[in-house]
Amino acid sequence: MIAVRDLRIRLGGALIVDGVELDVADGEWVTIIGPNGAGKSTVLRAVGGLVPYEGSIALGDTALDRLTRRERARTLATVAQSPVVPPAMLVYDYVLLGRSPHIPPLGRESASDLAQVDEVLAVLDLEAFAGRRLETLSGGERQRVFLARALAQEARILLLDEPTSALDIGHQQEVLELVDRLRAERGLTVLATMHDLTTAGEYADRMVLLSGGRVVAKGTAREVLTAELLARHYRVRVRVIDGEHGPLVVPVRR
Ligand SMILES: Nc1ncnc2c1ncn2[C@@H]1O[C@H](COP(=O)(O)OP(=O)(O)OP(=O)(O)O)[C@@H](O)[C@H]1O
Repeated sequence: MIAVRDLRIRLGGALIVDGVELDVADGEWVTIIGPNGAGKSTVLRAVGGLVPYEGSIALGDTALDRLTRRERARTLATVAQSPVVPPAMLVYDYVLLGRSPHIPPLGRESASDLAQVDEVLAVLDLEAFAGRRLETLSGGERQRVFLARALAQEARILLLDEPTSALDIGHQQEVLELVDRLRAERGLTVLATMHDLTTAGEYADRMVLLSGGRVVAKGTAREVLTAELLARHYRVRVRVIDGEHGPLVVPVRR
């Protein structure tokens, strides 16, 4: 569903992403991990069509650069780390923006667009916030609204950049479980970045470890979350414990 070949991205004159190869199969969940500045968000932004790149990116059978903006928006939805929020916008209207790629140019939203927004708000437990201005929400509440907008878009590919960084552990689990359930129900393909390694490993089918703009390891959580790889690329001492749903990564004092 996503095929990235020899991806190179230059920003401010520096080579930030250097020869990345990445595949995500239809219905698969792949999470990119790596230290701060490794290039995770940049790779995700490239797949979302938001930064110029060299190399190739294909979504299904189509090269990303051959899709129009509208086609791209119907194919993939992005939850960015800190999206720009239009001032004074109500939660409901913001989530409704997710329906834009489905509304004909110069047309109005249909009853089914509104029903889709209602459903997403209900699923994410956001109905009580529908009439609130977005900037009055807490960081975690806002993050759920960003996810709601992406889900309202009904795209087959979901790009999640640190989707749970502002959430308490209860909402973290709720959101990830929800994405996982939707993946099963709607056949979503998920490409995410995450810092919490244990959680990342629990939900991903496969992981990619990025360091200095290059892929330095890829495979299952058990293959990637090893004390040795993490020590080398994060400069951290960790103990990796075999857990029920994958490795548990616990930092230990030096
Ligand atoms: N416009 C830019 N000009 C120059 N350098 C940039 C630009 N945008 C990003 N970078 C650099 O690219 C590198 C990769 O950034 P990116 O946001 O992709 O990293 P990341 O792995 O997502 O990091 P984090 O975990 O901190 O979110 C960083 O060193 C960043 O400073």
